[in-house]
Amino acid sequence: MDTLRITDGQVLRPDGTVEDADVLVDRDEGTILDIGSDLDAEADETLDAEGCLVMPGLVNAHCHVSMTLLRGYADDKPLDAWLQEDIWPTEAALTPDDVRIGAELGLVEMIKSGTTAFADMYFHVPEVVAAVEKAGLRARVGHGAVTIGKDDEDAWDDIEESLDVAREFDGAADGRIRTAVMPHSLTTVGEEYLRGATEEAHDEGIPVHYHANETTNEVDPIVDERDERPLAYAQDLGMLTADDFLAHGVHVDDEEISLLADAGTGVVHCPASNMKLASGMAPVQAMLDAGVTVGIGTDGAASNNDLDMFDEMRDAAMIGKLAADDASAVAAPDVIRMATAGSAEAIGLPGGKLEVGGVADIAVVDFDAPHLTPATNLVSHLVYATRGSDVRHTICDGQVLMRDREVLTLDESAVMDRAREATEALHERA
Ligand SMILES: CSC[C@H]1O[C@@H](n2cnc3c(O)ncnc32)[C@H](O)[C@@H]1O
Ligand SMILES: [Zn+2]
Repeated sequence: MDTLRITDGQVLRPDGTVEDADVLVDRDEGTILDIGSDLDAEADETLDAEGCLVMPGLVNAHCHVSMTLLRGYADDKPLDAWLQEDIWPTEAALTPDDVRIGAELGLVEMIKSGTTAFADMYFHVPEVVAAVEKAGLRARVGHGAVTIGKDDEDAWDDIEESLDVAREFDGAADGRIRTAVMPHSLTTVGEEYLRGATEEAHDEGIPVHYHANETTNEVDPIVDERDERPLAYAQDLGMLTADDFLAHGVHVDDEEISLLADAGTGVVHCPASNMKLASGMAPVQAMLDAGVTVGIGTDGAASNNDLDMFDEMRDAAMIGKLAADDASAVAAPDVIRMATAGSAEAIGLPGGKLEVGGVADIAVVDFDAPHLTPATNLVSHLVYATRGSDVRHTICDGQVLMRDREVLTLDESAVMDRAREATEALHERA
């Protein structure tokens, strides 16, 4: 058996406690063999974690990873104008190569900030799959289908592409890649297409992922036309099952929160995107209190503008308190749970917990830094003070993706060079 040992660190356990322990990993199986302070097994490779916290890899539960190429483009606009005036026209000029390069750039950024798994909605998905396979992360990917402005044939073609991609790539990268059918949102995809895509996906055991209740502009037209709330509409369409997950859930009322809790549908909270686009404040504490599975995502880099889940945790805690008008709301332990186990559960991937027999998806965070001193309350520091750049090692599926801040699976500087060139060419074309 090929083994990896993470030595001399403190380990964050699923119940939120921290203990001095080593972690022994079976690299053949990609799982955790043992956690303890008195392990006597020798390992084939060791990773030093002295002065570090060994924690579950972060799970970015909603992203458009290739949008890293659009970072800093079209800032300071609300969602509809941002998408329609800037983002969609530019995305129309993206080539498959651009999507691959943008994905690799985003994956380097994720690895460097301790993210080991993510959910991604985009197009040219085979390119995203290839990038994930090479980078070594875990992902649930899908083709985002939009039907507004299309004739019936084009609309169904887009839906079919989403279904085909989900069928073709499920289980890719030795099982690290899973898929979902991804209609973009309840307002950008027509009713018959939402119903058809969902029925077909569920018949084949494929989950559905979509944007919902992000802005009032996504709620009001549905209420006006149908006299029902968006998530009641989603339920009618069969889109609220325990396997499905939606992004945002900002403007949800109490009845919608109950629907989510009863159905077991995951909600991915994207605090930075919600603040930057001024979409609103999600009632995260109310959703947690009701028993909704809540994860955390960055959304794309054009509405964030980074993919650092430590930033996202801090944002989630801050805006969660404001939204609840209560400083005790969305406390640090809850935020960590959302960004790890909550996200993993919402998107239906393993991980988010360090436990024997579980997947070895791990981030090792170095606390030997002025902004993390004194290291008296590591759980607090993770949410309120840590940055992605404090991550020292990243491991996914038992494989070391970053050792001592050197990314091993992708060539960081070559990826950055290619991203600069691709972006320049894109803006000349678009
Ligand atoms: C059709 S692929 C996915 C699609 O979603 C767009 N997008 C990025 N961020 C958001 C957001 O916050 N709400 C809705 N849509 C978003 C992205 O640009 C792609 O076009
Ligand atoms: Zn999104």
